[in-house]
Amino acid sequence: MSFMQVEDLKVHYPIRGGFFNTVVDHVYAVDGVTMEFDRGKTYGLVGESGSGKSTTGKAIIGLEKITSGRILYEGEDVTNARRKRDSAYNRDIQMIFQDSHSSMNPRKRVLDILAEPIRNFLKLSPQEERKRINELLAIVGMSEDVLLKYPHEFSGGQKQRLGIARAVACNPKMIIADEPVSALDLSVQAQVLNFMKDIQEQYGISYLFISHDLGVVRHMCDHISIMYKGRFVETGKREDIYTNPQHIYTNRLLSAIPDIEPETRIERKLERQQVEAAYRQEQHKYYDKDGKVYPLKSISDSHRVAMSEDEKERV
Ligand SMILES: Nc1ncnc2c1ncn2[C@@H]1O[C@H](COP(=O)(O)OP(=O)(O)OP(=O)(O)O)[C@@H](O)[C@H]1O
Repeated sequence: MSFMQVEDLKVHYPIRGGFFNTVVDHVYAVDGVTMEFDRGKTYGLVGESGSGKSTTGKAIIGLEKITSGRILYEGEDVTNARRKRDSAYNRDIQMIFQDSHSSMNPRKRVLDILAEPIRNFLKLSPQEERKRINELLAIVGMSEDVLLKYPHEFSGGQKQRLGIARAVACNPKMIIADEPVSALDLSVQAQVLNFMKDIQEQYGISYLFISHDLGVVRHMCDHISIMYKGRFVETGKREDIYTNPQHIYTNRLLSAIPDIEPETRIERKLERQQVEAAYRQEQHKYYDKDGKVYPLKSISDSHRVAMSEDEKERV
């Protein structure tokens, strides 16, 4: 039984223009996303830049206003509560970002950065608070020596560890990880990812793992949703997505994974070219989740699915 459901989530940004600065159109950043989450599992959200992944994550956690849709957490509608600072939802659902540096106040020491969520949600005594901070440092493999340092004194991988320590401070049920390792060197990426997996095993945390990198997602995720122009074009278990992709866009993403096997490189290049050619023919079309086809008005009009009835008639 899933502990959290996202139902038909939409985030549309108004585009203003003209002499009176009126709303002339919308960016359909997220346009009808539905998901559900089980305990201790990792859900991947994959798609190219601008497909709406980060907006989905931020809308779920309450950093973006939702145009329509619902979020249910442990049976309760938290769509509005998620914007209240001290709600249980805000304690239980945390987020880590690609750029952990800018998500930390550069003028605060590690001690205060880690204490902040504890002060907001757990209301411990000063001794208990300090004990919890030391526990958090131990969880992410750091010593107490770092407590009086500032964020700029750490490497990218260390900062991401601190970001994770802050996220797990109040025993969250889910962490939304938005490109958590994209800014790190490959060797550090592997360390942080494995370390995220260890924490998951220890504390039963679920992840919503946002990435454009299908290689990383394969390593991390149990379920994967492929996002394209604000919607999911395909959702499935990891094995199904990688071995039997149904949507041409998924195929295109998969064929773009860099090939490390020299023997299959040429074969893969030809395959990639075929998929690219097919994709070029397909990119004026939009497939909804039931496989129904709609024409896209133009490529630049990328978030709009043709809406008018007579256009739908013509398809
Ligand atoms: N505040 C905003 N106002 C208007 N449009 C926005 C705003 N934030 C995001 N968008 C647009 O919404 C779309 C989805 O953006 P989003 O950042 O969610 O994509 P993404 O898949 O996470 O891409 P990336 O991997 O590059 O971060 C993009 O077209 C983006 O330009």
